Amino acid sequence: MLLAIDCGNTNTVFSIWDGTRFLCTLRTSTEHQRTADQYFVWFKTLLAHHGIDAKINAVVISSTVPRVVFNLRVLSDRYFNCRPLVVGKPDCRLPVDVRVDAGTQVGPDRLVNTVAGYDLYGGDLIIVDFGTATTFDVVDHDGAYIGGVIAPGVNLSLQALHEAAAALPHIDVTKPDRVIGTNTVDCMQSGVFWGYVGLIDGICERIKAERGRAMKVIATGGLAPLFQQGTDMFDMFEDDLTMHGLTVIHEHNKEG
Ligand SMILES: Nc1ncnc2c1ncn2[C@@H]1O[C@H](COP(=O)(O)OP(=O)(O)O)[C@@H](O)[C@H]1O
Ligand SMILES: CC(C)(COP(=O)(O)O)[C@@H](O)C(=O)NCCC(=O)O
Ligand SMILES: [K+]
Repeated sequence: MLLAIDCGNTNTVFSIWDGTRFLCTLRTSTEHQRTADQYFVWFKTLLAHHGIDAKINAVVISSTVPRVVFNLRVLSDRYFNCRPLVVGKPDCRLPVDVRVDAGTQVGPDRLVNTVAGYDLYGGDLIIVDFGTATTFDVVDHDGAYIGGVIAPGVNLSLQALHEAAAALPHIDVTKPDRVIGTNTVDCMQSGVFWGYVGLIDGICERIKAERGRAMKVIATGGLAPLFQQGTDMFDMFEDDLTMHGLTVIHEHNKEG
């Protein structure tokens, strides 16, 4: 079975793929200090809790945090007796081209999203991923990653507002009923929610205009369903887009 690991700047997700479906998905915070032994205790405990007996014999990793990869490599080697495939490393082949400025290190999550989007929906895509940062990945007609947009993530924006302004509390993002807030929290929620809706609509419109062609927009990431309530820009919502891309990349590299 395949263990697919998607490590973002905030959370690290482990999913077990049996070749047909994901048996379970486990989430932990991203910390580069976490050792291979710590990962394994956490992993084993939760698998036992869910009653899953998984024989892992392959590992594929996408990490936006380079420092965590070392301990994940040790985990693969020590506990699963295999060498992990790490997206973005020279020995990991991708089924799509990457057409960006020479020397650019594209976030592996964005490459994986591109592969997944192209596999599921073909080319001419905009993939919006709500993570620590909100990324817009642009996929050409032939599946190539051709660049995109990086915007501050929703929670990062709220955190920055709270940290920079003494009178603004820490709040969670929700959809306010009205645009005009009549108290501090409602005003902040409106700024972030409707501001973000404007950002999503504006950036997708401008990408489409710049490309001069019809494009499908796929949304992914935990906050995507919330923003779907404020915009009709998303054609599809995919919860497991990155995980799906990791399985496609694993298959592609098996094929020799
Ligand atoms: N369903 C959700 N509802 C509310 N906040 C969420 C949800 N999913 C993720 N978040 C928040 O969004 C931010 C980004 O999380 P995540 O998508 O795991 O980012 P990354 O992939 O960059 O690690 C975090 O602050 C997380 O707490
Ligand atoms: C833009 C990102 C920080 C998003 O990461 P995430 O929100 O998933 O943690 C990551 O894709 C990254 O570090 N990219 C490198 C620069 C680039 O993609 O061009
Ligand atoms: K992201």
